[in-house]
Amino acid sequence: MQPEELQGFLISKDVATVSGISKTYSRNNRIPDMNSSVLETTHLTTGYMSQRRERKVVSTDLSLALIQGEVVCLIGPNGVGKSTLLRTLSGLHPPLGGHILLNSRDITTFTPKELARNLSIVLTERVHVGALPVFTLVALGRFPYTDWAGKLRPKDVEVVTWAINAVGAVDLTNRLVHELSDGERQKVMIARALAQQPKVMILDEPTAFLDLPRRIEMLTLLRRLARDTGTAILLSTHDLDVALRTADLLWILPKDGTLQTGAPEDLVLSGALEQAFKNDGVTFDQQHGSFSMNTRRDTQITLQGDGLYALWTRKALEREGFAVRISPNGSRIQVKIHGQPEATRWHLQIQDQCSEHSTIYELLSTLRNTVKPL
Ligand SMILES: Nc1ncnc2c1ncn2[C@@H]1O[C@H](COP(=O)(O)OP(=O)(O)OP(=O)(O)O)[C@@H](O)[C@H]1O
Repeated sequence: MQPEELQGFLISKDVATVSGISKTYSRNNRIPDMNSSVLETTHLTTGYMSQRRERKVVSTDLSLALIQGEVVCLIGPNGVGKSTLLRTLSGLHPPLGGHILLNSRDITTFTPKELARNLSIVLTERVHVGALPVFTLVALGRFPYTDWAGKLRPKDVEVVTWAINAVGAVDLTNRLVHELSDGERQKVMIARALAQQPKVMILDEPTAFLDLPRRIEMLTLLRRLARDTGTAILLSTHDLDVALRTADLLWILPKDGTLQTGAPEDLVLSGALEQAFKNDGVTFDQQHGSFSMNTRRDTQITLQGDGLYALWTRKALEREGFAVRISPNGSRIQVKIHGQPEATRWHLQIQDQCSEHSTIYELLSTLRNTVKPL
């Protein structure tokens, strides 16, 4: 398939972008604003209407935009309304108020086929498709382009093959969907959504069933797809670490208050991330960019030691909830690392009591049994 055949979906965008930059740059002598939103909301209210016509409002006054080629991660505590927002933005669920514009047109005016050509959604629920080969499942993504009989044209076959290739699932092409692992199935579902050639792709917790390396791989894949195809990608995740590492933009939906948007680093620096999860029993550490449980945050430990051993001892102590100070003098609890790498020892002193440990695990067990949470 030639790039231009993919309706601005593939590399043709890059060519336009490059020439666009040089033109605008020479005219205005400033770096142009490349942002081009494909989906926008104005004063959107999400929620549910009961059978007795009672409104249950979940989120209000959401004015948001998804930009071509960007990955947005939607994060927030359980039950705050992430799935409700994704389903509302996908047109699967009606808004209680406000507007959603897709390509500058009200989403409620799209026919189902038109909508599917512009927007695809990948949900968390397992699909029960029986003994369906992967190629056939991905080919279902072509339904907005095929006739009533669903017959694939050569171009459709090319797009399906491209989508399978793009998610790195070529070796799965002839396998049956119900025989795939969770991670493999997730890739195939993304290929199906890609085969729709959407301008916007929405994914509800795409990393839910994956181990850490597969989670990073999945987010890296989505990022590459967003860049290569110009698709705007919005996904919800509970994986804050991966979101911080891969999102172009975070949307943080807190329990109370308004949705915050920004680059992950902007939201760390403004304290919005910390604020959103503040009452959830975790604290965001701005220095290390990670969350830890609120356990013994007020208990200080002084750590003495160098290099990798000190670094990983510090991480372990912080994971346990201690506030670690790197300084020779005096908290009530002191840990000193000494010895050769192959015979390293952790010397623990709690006031006038001392013990010696040969692993971090032993050190933590002793601390857990000796120092009670404040
Ligand atoms: N069909 C429904 N009718 C009424 N209320 C609903 C319905 N579905 C969800 N809710 C409620 O809407 C609120 C938001 O739910 P939602 O599933 O969007 O949250 P979430 O942030 O995706 O949660 P989680 O992180 O646990 O997946 C919750 O209070 C939930 O109970």
